[in-house]
Amino acid sequence: MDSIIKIDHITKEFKTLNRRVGLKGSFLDLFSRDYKVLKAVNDISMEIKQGEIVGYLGPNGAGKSTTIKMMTGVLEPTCGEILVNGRVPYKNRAKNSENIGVVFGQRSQLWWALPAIESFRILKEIYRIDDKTYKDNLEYFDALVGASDLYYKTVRQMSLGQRTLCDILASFLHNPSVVFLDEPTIGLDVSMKGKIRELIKVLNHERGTTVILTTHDMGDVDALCNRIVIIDKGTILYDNHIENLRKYFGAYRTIRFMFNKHGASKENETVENTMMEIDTLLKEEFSGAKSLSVGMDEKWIDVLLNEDEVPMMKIINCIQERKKIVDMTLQEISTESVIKKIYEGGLE
Ligand SMILES: Nc1ncnc2c1ncn2[C@@H]1O[C@H](COP(=O)(O)OP(=O)(O)OP(=O)(O)O)[C@@H](O)[C@H]1O
Repeated sequence: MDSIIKIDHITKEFKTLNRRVGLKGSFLDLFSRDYKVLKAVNDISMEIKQGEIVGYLGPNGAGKSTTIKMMTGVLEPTCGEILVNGRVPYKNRAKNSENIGVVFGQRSQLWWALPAIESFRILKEIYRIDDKTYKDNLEYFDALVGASDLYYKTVRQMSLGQRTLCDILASFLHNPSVVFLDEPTIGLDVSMKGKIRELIKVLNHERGTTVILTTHDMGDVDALCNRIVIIDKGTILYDNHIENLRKYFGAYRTIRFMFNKHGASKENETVENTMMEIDTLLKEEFSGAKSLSVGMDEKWIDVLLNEDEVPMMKIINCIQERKKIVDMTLQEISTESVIKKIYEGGLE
């Protein structure tokens, strides 16, 4: 299958002023400009094929938005080449935008004071969508998510979930070949997240639309992405199938412990206290096990371990000797833990 996006050794530098403090400093800044250069994206390369859903992940400030801005033509790379649909995005912004859709989770592209259908009509004119495609798409969206109930609602009166749904539909209205979704499920409840994920999945599957998804929500990644690209400090740390990544961490397990129905190990203790107690205990007993970490989720205390470093039974015995365990389950490592491990340097 052909690549729809080709990124070849791109770097993006931002030059920012090293500001001096105080009134005198501001005055001096007017005459002598002392700049520092930040490489937001540092020599990255990747190819994305038609129809893929790629999770573009990384901690805050990693360089995700800067990459997306270069792919959409908003920013020009400092060096390197980028092609989207065979075009250089920043040189052909208008032409490029005919083939892409963009959704920023917290900013709407719909007109606030108008019903969604009016925004769709304006987009029809902007993208020169022919009458048949426009009509077919509105019917198709209605069949998918019952969207016609929302078409005549003013955007201002919509819930965040309804607005996000309409924003996603608007980004697919002109049948783009690539859609960039930035945090599409941020702030939504569980059921709306599920609906939005299903919608993205169906649109990708039935239309063959390539989706580039940036998100901090591992539920989005699990539900949608086969391939993930992880960036940190402007450099790509990982680019492969998510399953391969899980295999890399194949010896990792999470053991979940519950100590009583409130989660804590003693009646007048909080779950957080129990978690800290377990954390200190395990750090003392297994000081050589670098990957050992303790977390909590409601009433459960989670111990993540690498069996190549410390056998699971040793951990269980160590805890059992000191605390009464009322329930225990074993889980494979979650996507969230895998990504966290990589952010922490787990692939080095
Ligand atoms: N216009 C700009 N001028 C100067 N520095 C910038 C500019 N835009 C981004 N940066 C810096 O570049 C780095 C990467 O920022 P970017 O917005 O790409 O990160 P991100 O991965 O999208 O983060 P987040 O998840 O928080 O949105 C950050 O250090 C940021 O402060």
